[in-house]
Amino acid sequence: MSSLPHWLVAVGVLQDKTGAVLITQRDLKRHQGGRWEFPGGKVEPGESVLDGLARELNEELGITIGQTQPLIRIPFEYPECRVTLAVIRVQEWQGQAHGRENQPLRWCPISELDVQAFPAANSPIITALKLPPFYVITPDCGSRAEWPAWLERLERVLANGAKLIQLRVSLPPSEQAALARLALECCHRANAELLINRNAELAEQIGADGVHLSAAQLNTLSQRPLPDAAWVAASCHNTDELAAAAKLGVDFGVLSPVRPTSSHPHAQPIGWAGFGRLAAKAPFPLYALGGMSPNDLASARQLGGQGVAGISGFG
Ligand SMILES: Nc1nc2c([nH]c(=O)n2[C@H]2C[C@H](O)[C@@H](COP(=O)(O)OP(=O)(O)OP(=O)(O)O)O2)c(=O)[nH]1
Ligand SMILES: [Mg+2]
Repeated sequence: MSSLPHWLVAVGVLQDKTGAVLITQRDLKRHQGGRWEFPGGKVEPGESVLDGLARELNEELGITIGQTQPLIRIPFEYPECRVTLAVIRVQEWQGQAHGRENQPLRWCPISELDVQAFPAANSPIITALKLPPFYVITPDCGSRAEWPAWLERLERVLANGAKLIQLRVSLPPSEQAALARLALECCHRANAELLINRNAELAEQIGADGVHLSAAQLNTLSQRPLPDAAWVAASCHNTDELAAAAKLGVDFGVLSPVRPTSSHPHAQPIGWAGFGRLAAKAPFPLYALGGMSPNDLASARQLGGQGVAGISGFG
């Protein structure tokens, strides 16, 4: 156990009508001085995270917060202290947000949030803001005769608004590459991103948006298989796999099975309580998987999850 001081920090994410996020600049003289941050501060003894957030946002921005939703919880160790950032979306507030402590303030479009300008603990917040609520996994696909129906189903899922897709098919390599190219075209036409299950080389070769690693691959890799600009995601089932994924520097993960599923009948479900407990320890956004439907989004988000992942019911 580290002897460094530990702070629980309530952090607020406010978005305007265009989706731009409120960021403020930290005073030069303070920890992480000069960096941009999401407004908030240390939760005081006896305070809940929401009480702390309400007090900090009133002190720093002069607003009164209304409805909120957890975004992500991030444990992080700086050389001089440990922090747990409890990051909360503030969906409603009263008053005009202004720099009450004369701190510079701006509304920044998500696409312009530059990881470098923030404290190191913040990159998962930026990832969480970029990732959509649903992560759709493709069903398996067989011979070429089945491809048109499979692609039609993908088109339906995309027409329904899916923005992040994982290609998971067990085909011979050349067939997989051919189907992956077709799937990628569909996804990009719909302004959606495609990750390739397990195969970073194929992802790179066809210009896909990332790779989705299996839990088994986490222990065989010593570094991220793709550069920072591409997504690297991973399947996790327990604390050890989450730790291995964090060590590798994945962008996000999928935790399963939350509920029993017919695809893995012998796996012990972790339930929503297990999901919430593990999500709070993972320093990256996590989707809930296993018996999920889009209707489960609110449960996943309430527990600080990014959203839900699944094969059926999303298109
Ligand atoms: N508010 C905020 N703090 C962050 C972010 N990222 C990050 O690593 N931190 C760290 C920096 C600090 O070590 C700690 C937050 O403390 P703070 O300085 O804002 O606390 P505070 O508002 O209560 O200020 P103070 O009274 O202690 O001066 O968390 C972020 O996005 N927002
Ligand atoms: Mg503060």
